[in-house]
Amino acid sequence: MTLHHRFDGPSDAPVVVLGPSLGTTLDLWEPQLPSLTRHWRVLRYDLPGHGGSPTVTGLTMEDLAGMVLALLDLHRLDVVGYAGVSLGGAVGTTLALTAPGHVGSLVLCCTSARFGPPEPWHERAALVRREGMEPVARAAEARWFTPGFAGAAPYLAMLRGADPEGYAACCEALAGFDARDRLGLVEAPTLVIAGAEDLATPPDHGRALAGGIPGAELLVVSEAAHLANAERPDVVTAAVAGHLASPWKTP
Ligand SMILES: O=C(O)CC1=CCC(=O)O1
Repeated sequence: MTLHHRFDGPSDAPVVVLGPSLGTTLDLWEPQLPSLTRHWRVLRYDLPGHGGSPTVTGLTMEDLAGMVLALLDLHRLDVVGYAGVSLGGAVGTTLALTAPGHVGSLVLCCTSARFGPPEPWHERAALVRREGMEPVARAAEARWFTPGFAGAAPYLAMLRGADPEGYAACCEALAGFDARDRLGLVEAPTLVIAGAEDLATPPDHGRALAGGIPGAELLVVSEAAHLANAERPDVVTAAVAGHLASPWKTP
């Protein structure tokens, strides 16, 4: 199975891979695209059961990182930058741990080394299998954005478009994920970004990531909840571009 993916930007530029969060598609990164494609070839992918990727059942975070690694192999990409939001960030952490030679630079946005205890994720998986995406979609706006954010509609549409079985499998990957005792092994220069008002992965999760990954820097973005790159694109785009540029020069 190959994840649905697309490239944007100059074909001879260094590659940065952008990973989406649970319930979103590769379009999550649309606000960053005009800026990032000035200097990078951007590779975006859809999670299984999201956007254009087929559903896969029985997923672990290592499986998801393996699927991204397979994309790198498919396109003969050696060292890439990687930025991911939430579940996409956990995929990046796992990729940096399992294939360190491939990850030249890492941005972990609104994510965690452990997304809480497994039970609520298994309950959410059971809910969508039973009732479809609507109950989760109704609750998502308050989880993803600060009150009054006017741009939520396209992101909620991505969530409503997810396949319940694929979404449930991604919940199960989150349930089984715990990288807390391996953070010290991440070699890639890392920037951690947290939304100051994120209830799903609060700033303490970002602090724990940045505290555990050697040399990692932390940026807490004000007036932003879980999808900080959508809510504060100005700040997040500049931070991602700035971090990727410093340790990872154009050949
Ligand atoms: O939708 C949520 O509950 C927030 C979230 C947790 C992991 C992820 O990717 O999104």
